[in-house]
Amino acid sequence: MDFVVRDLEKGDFSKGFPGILGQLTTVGEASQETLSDRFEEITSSPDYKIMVVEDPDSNKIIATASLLIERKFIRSCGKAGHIEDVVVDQTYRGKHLGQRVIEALLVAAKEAGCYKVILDCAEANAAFYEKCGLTRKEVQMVKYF
Ligand SMILES: CC(=O)SCCNC(=O)CCNC(=O)[C@H](O)C(C)(C)COP(=O)(O)OP(=O)(O)OC[C@H]1O[C@@H](n2cnc3c(N)ncnc32)[C@H](O)[C@@H]1OP(=O)(O)O
Repeated sequence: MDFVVRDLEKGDFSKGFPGILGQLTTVGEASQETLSDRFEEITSSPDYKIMVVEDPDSNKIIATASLLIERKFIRSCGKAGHIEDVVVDQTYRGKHLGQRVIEALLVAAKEAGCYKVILDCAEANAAFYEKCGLTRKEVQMVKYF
């Protein structure tokens, strides 16, 4: 099967993109207008990249991951990439689709001039990210509002 990793398109919202995110966390309610405004906001920024994988047989979105590029003053006004919202449809896991999306985002981060890429994950997913070439560093902390 020839699965293509590509940028998120507006039409992906009717191809199961929100459902895929729902396998990661709570997507919540949002009107079509709100979703559309957020899509424009994200896709018009050079600092966001959301990638998806579409199954060409079913035309369903089966995986996604996001890259946020943080512009810094340190490191000679360098940039750091943050990988977020990584998920593969449960019936497609174990086919290296997650790895392919992460590798595509790593290439994008490097091309954008990032000096590093970081992410937070559960202990259970650490081995997956190690397979993608990342290494453990420091601890994750959070405060929800
Ligand atoms: C920053 C974040 O967003 S963290 C949130 C991560 N997402 C989730 O937890 C959502 C639920 N999980 C998933 O969607 C998927 O299981 C993912 C994204 C973690 C992995 O995607 P998959 O497509 O199944 O992984 P993929 O097939 O690319 O695995 C690549 C390699 O990592 C290994 N691997 C994958 N998951 C795990 C795991 N949890 N533990 C150990 N090894 C793993 C695979 O066996 C494979 O190894 P191989 O090269 O030796 O064959």
